[in-house]
Amino acid sequence: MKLKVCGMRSEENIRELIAQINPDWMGLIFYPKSPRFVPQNLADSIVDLPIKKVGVFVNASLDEIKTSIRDFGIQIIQLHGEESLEFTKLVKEDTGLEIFKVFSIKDDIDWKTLEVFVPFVDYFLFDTFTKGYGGSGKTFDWEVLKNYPFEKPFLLSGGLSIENIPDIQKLKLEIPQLLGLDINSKFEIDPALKEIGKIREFKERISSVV
Ligand SMILES: O=C(O)c1ccccc1N[C@@H]1O[C@H](COP(=O)(O)O)[C@@H](O)[C@H]1O
Repeated sequence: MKLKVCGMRSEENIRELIAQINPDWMGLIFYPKSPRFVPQNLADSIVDLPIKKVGVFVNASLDEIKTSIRDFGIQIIQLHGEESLEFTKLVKEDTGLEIFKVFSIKDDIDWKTLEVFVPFVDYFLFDTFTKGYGGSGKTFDWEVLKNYPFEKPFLLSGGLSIENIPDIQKLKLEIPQLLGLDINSKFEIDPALKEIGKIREFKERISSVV
């Protein structure tokens, strides 16, 4: 199971994460209203850190996305807002980077809405619906994923914590397309400051069951 640790911005904290956990991806939030927002002046301290960086964008423009790619060394783009199919296609074609397209779940999922995105995204990512777009610390009802109809792999997100591990294990058995977990606010000391020991425990326990 792949692991993404999202919402970081301290160079020291990221270095600690790389040295002790080395997750598959580390997410930087480029949504100005988020408490985990990474301002432009931190680019130099983060750009050369040896980890695959995911840029998380909420309805940003292509120019804004490209500026962050250049300045922060972003390798994967996470579209976490209401980005249209046309915009997603444009970002994929223009940047050539991997795309995580997020769908925030309220009650149900209309799979037809997602189907058209399949050729242009590398992973779907399911998060809990919240007015702030992400980082709510709340899980959604995973029952809606049980008729996931695509081969396209997806990441699970939204309030994931150590307590969820038994349920994640059950979900993975039912839906093999679940290929990664995206963790964030349940592993924080302060917004954007991660508790590395807790992440290590999560990684060790999840690796022993899936
Ligand atoms: O974390 C944020 O502040 C944020 C803001 C805007 C868009 C996305 C954001 N984070 C993403 O939300 C998921 C879920 O976070 P949580 O576990 O519920 O706290 C997170 O993994 C980020 O990808």
